[in-house]
Amino acid sequence: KRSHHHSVGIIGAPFSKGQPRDGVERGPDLIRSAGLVEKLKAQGCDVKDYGNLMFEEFSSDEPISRVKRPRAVGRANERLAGAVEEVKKEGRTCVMLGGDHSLAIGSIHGHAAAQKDLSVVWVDAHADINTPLTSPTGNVHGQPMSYLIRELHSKIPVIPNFSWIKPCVSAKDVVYIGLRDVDPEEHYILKYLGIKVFSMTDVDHLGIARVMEETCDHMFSKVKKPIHLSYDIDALDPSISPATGTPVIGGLTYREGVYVTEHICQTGLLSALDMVEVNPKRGKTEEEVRSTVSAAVDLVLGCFGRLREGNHRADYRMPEP
Ligand SMILES: CC(C)[C@H](N)C(=O)N[C@H]1CN[C@H](C(=O)O)[C@@H]1CCC[B-](O)(O)O
Ligand SMILES: [Mn+2]
Ligand SMILES: [Mn+2]
Ligand SMILES: [Mn+2]
Repeated sequence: KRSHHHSVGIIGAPFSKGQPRDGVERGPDLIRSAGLVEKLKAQGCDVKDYGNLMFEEFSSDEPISRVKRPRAVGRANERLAGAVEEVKKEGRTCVMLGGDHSLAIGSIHGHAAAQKDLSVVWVDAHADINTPLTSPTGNVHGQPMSYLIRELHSKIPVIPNFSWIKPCVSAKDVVYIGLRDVDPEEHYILKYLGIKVFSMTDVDHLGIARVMEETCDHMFSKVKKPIHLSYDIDALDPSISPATGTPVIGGLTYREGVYVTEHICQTGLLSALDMVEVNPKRGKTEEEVRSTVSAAVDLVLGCFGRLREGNHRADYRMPEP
């Protein structure tokens, strides 16, 4: 069992304009107030909290090429990309607390600016790979991967506020886990690009342990690259994490969700993590919000060495009588 020291940099991204539901901008502070920083330190991590980013407001932000709120989304991700690159340059594993999943544009872009070639593990009920022209809603949180994947570049219309985005991920370096609500156009794109997908059918068929083994086999088939884990809390079953914008039944159990993080952690290659789409306003009760936030915290802790068997500090010695 590898025991490695974890150096963590936390960025709060209180942003909601990639989708229409208020509340998701409160995710970062809710996750912090559930004790994330203290718990990471207690399990031996060196943690630096860079605070919350401030995002530019736009009084008018009309759609462009059917993309909704393009100015706010474009600018927020440009700012996030710079912040993530800074954290990586300080040698820390970057934890981006969302905010909606459009933020993966900036998070992955900034990560790639510092680390060049990446593997992306996308844990989500959804593929989030609609182009502006295939999107059924125009909401960018359903589109982030389309701007990032090199093989889709020719399918993306010019959007002024997105012109800073250079595709930085190859289709072969992407693995999806947890898919169960994929738009037809997205399904075509996934097949057309031959992207590795473990849907909930595969999770049922193979079991999560085999899914993770095959995920790593796929990622490491050639050269081992730093891993960007983009975790949408709606990957988990709504019985665990109901307080989210687009819940879909039949999701990962808490145990499966945590197993994903434990397995990624033991590779020693985790280089950046997104934890997104926690929305307190989508919880019907306080308990639903608490459960969702608590699951998000536990998933992050699993990424940084927390084991269900227990942990102890390397320097611990038993008290002597
Ligand atoms: C649009 C509704 C009716 C549908 N059940 C739903 O949620 N669909 C997903 C799939 N494609 C949609 C889109 O592109 O707008 C939605 C994006 C979800 C983004 B995510 O970050 O939460 O993963
Ligand atoms: Mn989702
Ligand atoms: Mn998502
Ligand atoms: Mn979501």
